[in-house]
Amino acid sequence: MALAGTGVFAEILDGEVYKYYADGEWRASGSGKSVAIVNPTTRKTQYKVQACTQEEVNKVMEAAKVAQKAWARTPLWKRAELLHKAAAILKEHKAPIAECLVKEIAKPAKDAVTEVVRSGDLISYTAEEGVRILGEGKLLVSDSFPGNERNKYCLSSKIPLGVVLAIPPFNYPVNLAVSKIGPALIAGNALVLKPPTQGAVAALHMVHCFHLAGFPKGLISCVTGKGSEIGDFLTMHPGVNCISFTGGDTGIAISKKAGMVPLQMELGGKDACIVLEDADLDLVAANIVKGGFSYSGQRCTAVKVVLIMESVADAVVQKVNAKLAKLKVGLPEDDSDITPVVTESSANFIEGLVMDAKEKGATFCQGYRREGNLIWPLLLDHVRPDMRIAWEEPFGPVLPVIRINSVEEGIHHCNASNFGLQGCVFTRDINKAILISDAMETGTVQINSAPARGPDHFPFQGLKDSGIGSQGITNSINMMTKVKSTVINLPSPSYTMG
Ligand SMILES: NC(=O)C1=CN([C@@H]2O[C@H](COP(=O)(O)OP(=O)(O)OC[C@H]3O[C@@H](n4cnc5c(N)ncnc54)[C@H](OP(=O)(O)O)[C@@H]3O)[C@@H](O)[C@H]2O)C=CC1
Ligand SMILES: O=C(O)[C@H](O)COP(=O)(O)O
Repeated sequence: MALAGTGVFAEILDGEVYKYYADGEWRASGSGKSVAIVNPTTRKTQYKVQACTQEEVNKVMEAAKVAQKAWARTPLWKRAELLHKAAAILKEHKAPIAECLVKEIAKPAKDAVTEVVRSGDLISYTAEEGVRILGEGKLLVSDSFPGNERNKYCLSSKIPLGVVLAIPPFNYPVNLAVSKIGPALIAGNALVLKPPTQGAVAALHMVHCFHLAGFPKGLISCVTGKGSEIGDFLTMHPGVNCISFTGGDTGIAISKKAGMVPLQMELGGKDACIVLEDADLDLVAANIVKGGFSYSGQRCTAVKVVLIMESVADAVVQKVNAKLAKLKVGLPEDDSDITPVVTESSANFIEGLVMDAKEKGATFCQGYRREGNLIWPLLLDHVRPDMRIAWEEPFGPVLPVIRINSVEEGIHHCNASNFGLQGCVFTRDINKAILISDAMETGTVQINSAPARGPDHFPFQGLKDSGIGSQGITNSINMMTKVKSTVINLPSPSYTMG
């Protein structure tokens, strides 16, 4: 049953091209051009979106600036109320949005629904958290600093930044969009979204849920087009007051070009899974499979290298192989575990890493198999540091195992990476786990579980090339605000007597 672009969503479609959203309206671009979205499974054009022009981006920025001023004067409880309404509408329409995720990014059917529901929950939590943390300010008194009497009261509170530009990646086009939209809006900002091309139609449906909730005109906009074509124009636009980006190395380039605006960057990762001799090996195997292969490894938090003590390596490799043999490989519509990777170039890149490992002598635990963009799950054992896959992220269902002889060796490999997103350690010894966690140069370390961003209110951050700043609902709200102070200067010191 085709639901996308029908019913309440019919107005977002212009013939066969989805419209972009500006000034509270769905519009066709004056460019007369569109961008094709290729279904990763069929490798045929599934949808088309508008190729917005620079002039249209300029208009969106102007409208956002005007709308933001009025929005900042809207009471916090009202902003929260609208966000709750958008969350409910989004969840109500989870089916058509999930359908887009299946067709555009080959997300397994059940995971696609989960992404939409999780996004609704994220918006509601953001509304509640915003009411709590933005409703509080600080009072400072001057006599705590040497040489001062108590004659100055400093009142500080959080104010919006202005216009936030949100750029999410293909793998969570809805969830990683609302993780930026929600915090920006509750904090009183306007929001311009540039969705990933693969995933843009799911994102447009999500934006329509905000439209249906009744947000003011111009406050939220969504401009579509290839990142390589309108990306620089957007990120260097003088109307932008903050950029929240999730994706790959593009983020490093953006951070070099962006002006003096706060940046939130969540970039790639090479999350290591360190396995000690005393670990629960069944738990390890289950987490390697879930962590390494869910959504075919296309998660920044996927386990991307296993660093395992030699003495338990054979046992774990055997258990992992047994589980991989049971994974369903096929269509996202059938809710397969392993589905086609997002693009042909992505599949080619993964294949390049596999062939490099083959030439250099890695042990293939399964035969390498690929049909179109579909790559069968593959565990590569006895991987050595001279192989590309020891360091590069495949963003696909291929996982290298490096056997280690000491914990220090594992930590050394983890820290030698230019990435530092998450990592995990498996051991029954909590004291060792804490020491290893402290030694790992990553934004988060999971003890006895695979890396994961959620729950969405947990802090989420990468060190080194994995990012700037921290996400997670509370951190994102704080990041999208500035502190403003008003100082009351008394004519003479005043001390309370009570
Ligand atoms: N740390 C994290 O939370 C996550 C990290 N990632 C990382 O992202 C990579 C894969 O995701 P992918 O979506 O391909 O990443 P990209 O960096 O290629 O794209 C991310 C977003 O940036 C846009 N974009 C592309 N070029 C520009 C530009 N010049 N200026 C502004 N925006 C631009 C893309 O649009 P368009 O699609 O139109 O090109 C897309 O919306 C992997 O390296 C992965 O590790 C992915 C998810 C989460
Ligand atoms: O974009 C990603 O890949 C993530 O931010 C990871 O999210 P997850 O851990 O919830 O899959």
